[in-house]
Amino acid sequence: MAYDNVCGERQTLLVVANRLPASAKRTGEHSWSLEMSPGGKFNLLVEKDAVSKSLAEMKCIPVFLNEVFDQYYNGYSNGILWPILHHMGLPQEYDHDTIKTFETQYDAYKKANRMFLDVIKENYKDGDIVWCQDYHLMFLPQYLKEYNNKIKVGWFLHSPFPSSEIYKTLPSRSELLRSVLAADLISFHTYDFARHFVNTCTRILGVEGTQEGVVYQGRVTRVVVLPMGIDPNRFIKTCKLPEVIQQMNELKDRFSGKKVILGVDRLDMIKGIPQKYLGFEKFLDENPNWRDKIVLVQIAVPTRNEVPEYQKLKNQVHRLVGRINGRFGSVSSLPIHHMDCSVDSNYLCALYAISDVMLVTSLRDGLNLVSHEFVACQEAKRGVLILSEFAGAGQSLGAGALLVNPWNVTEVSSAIKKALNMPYEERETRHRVNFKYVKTHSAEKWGFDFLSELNDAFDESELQIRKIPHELPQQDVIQRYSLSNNRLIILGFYGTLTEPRNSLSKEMDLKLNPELKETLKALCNDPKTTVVVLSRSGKNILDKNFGEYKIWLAAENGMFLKHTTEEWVTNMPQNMNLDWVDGLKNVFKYFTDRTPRSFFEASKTSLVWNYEYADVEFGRAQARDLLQYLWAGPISNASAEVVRGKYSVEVHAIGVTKEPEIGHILGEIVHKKAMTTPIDYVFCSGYFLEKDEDIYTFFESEILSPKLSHETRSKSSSSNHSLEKKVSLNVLDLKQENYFSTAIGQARTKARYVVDSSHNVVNLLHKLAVANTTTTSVKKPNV
Ligand SMILES: O=P(O)(O)OC[C@H]1O[C@H](O[C@H]2O[C@H](CO)[C@@H](O)[C@H](O)[C@H]2O)[C@H](O)[C@@H](O)[C@@H]1O
Ligand SMILES: O=c1ccn([C@@H]2O[C@H](COP(=O)(O)OP(=O)(O)O)[C@@H](O)[C@H]2O)c(=O)[nH]1
Repeated sequence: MAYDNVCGERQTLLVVANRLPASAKRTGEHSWSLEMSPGGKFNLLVEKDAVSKSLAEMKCIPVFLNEVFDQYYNGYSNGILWPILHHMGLPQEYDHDTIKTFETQYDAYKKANRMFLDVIKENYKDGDIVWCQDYHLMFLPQYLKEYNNKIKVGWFLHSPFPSSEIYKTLPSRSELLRSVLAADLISFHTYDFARHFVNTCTRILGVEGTQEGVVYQGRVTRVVVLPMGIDPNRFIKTCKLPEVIQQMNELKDRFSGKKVILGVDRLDMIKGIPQKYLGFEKFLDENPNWRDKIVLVQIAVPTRNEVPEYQKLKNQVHRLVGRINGRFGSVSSLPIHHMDCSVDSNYLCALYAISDVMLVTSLRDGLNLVSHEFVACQEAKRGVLILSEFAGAGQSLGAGALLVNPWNVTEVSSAIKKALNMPYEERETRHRVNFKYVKTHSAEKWGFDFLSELNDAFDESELQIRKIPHELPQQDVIQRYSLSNNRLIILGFYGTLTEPRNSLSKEMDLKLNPELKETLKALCNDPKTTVVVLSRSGKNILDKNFGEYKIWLAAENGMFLKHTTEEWVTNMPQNMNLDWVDGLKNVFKYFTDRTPRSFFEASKTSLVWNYEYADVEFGRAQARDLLQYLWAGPISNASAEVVRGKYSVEVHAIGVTKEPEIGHILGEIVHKKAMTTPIDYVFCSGYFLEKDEDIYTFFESEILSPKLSHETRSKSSSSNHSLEKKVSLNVLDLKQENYFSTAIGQARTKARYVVDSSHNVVNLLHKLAVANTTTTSVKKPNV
């Protein structure tokens, strides 16, 4: 499909959906006639060539899913995802066999998504837009970006997105979320669905949600609210067709003397048809005067007949119709006209136009187009729309409709009464409001808005990507390491060398990643390599974790330094006032006790409260409270500084940051090791706070205008446990290409390179250890 964007440029749009917008009719042995239709569906296993040919004329390309279709569509899409998305939970029969079935269905779902990708690959040209529709295609955004990350990818969810409490029961929850987050733009019908989605991402993936969307892999995936619409003019015109007017007249005659309430729904659990009948039954019960003056016409379009839950629903609904018609019917009239069928679009418009009330009782519904269509057809009659507050349309048409909670039969019954008795003026006013909305929020506008948002989101994301530091060039890091004579490796501890996320012990103790043991030993034993752990953590923690290695430890951001074979020396100014530390410990303990899975660490010069493993929303709210408390004054006279991290609140003595200390540390190391050759290679990596990232630029400025290369001023003396000495030698001889600063999991950083997680650093360290010619046996860590 061709599309002219806001700049007037022609772009090709590939709309990818589970359902083709056409219905097929066999017209000969090998020929098919196809008609555009909103709810079109046909069996794609029929003659492929004939169907493809006819579809090509309508600019449609089929995807032949063949044997995966049933498991993908009836199985995973409609048996698992549909109920979860509509707050109905996972199927209850859970045993060995059903789990096996779910796994097969999930595999079929992924396979079907790949088959869509294959067809897109055959048709995609540079610059085209790919718009993925609905829950059937949640893997497609990721597959598309893996194939070519320059494709503009959008994803629209037509159904609701559930609360995270429901979504998190889904076994494949993270994989699916990550996959849709690969899109440039994600959109929903309502703000509530968008809010649920962003919350779910923050809670399940631990990513950051912002005003614009979700921060994922160093860029923002934009999330917007764009409710779909209909083509109002098509309905308005249809109502004026002579054959439709004829049908209207027939219907009016058929129901003469009666008010008509209309229901048009697929026979789906989400549509609340039993609730509609129960509300109607209550109305008939309580309003005997209306019994022979009213009829409820319900078109119950058959759907997903292969799914067992839908078969059960049909039986339940039929029982209810039988009971109510049995109770209130007579020889000449039946209160409910229930039809298990679909009707053609002309007849549907005639029904919409002659009805007095439209009754929509969805228990949960993405939007509900039927309510828009009813409004479009009511220009003459000004009928009343009773609309479930749980349908997405409730947000847009709520102003003119009577909103109901379909679970509350009394409310439904009262709304029916109110609608039937509503004076013309009120009906007119309500209709005007809704008609205006339906006219101005058309499907065309929806499509146009989505595409301009997508173009915009893509351009912005390209800019973000350009600002993102480069991926670490592993081979280069290793090769240059092998060729260097005096290498320095500076590593953070928390989030760099600690055990990976989710495997922290109950006590939240910070522990060295066991995968690193052999690797670290090999690196530290190499005479050409100096390894420094530069951490905000205190001396005890570093001693506990690194005691067995020949390594340099810089605790409290460099305030204390030692080689593990020696004693700690301090670089702390003598008159530093640290009285506030003890005073604040109770405050940090208070927040830790009240925030499950948060922890705090106190050292001599700082306190840190960390909520990275707690519920993110709750953690953030608690962090705000803690900050407010701290800003209110307890440290206003102390020389301490409050810093907010991504998932932490830290108070530290002013000046205690990594960068100012690194010069002293280097001087001390050079002196102690009695280095004779300058350092010619630096690998520096950490999960640092922004304020500590100056350590990366420290080396950049050393490369540009070397200061340390002639004389390092350092306070150094191990005898009195404080650093106080001048070091005169060439400390650094660092070339641009031998410096590798690497931030972990940061979108914005002062480092030259980024890696996704500490796994990458662990992996790299292992490779450096192996590249080290003097070491013979290093076991490969399992990362
Ligand atoms: O019949 P299916 O292929 O199983 O799919 C069900 C329907 O899905 C789509 O409906 C949803 O989208 C509507 C428009 O955004 C929205 O109003 C509704 O609330 C959703 O359930 C599709 O548009 C229908 O044709 C399908 O029947
Ligand atoms: O006999 C029928 C009844 C309904 N529809 C169409 O099916 C769509 C139903 O959309 P809605 O958003 O209300 O619910 P969904 O079925 O998509 O969940 C509407 O466009 C109706 O015009 C139809 O084509 N034939």
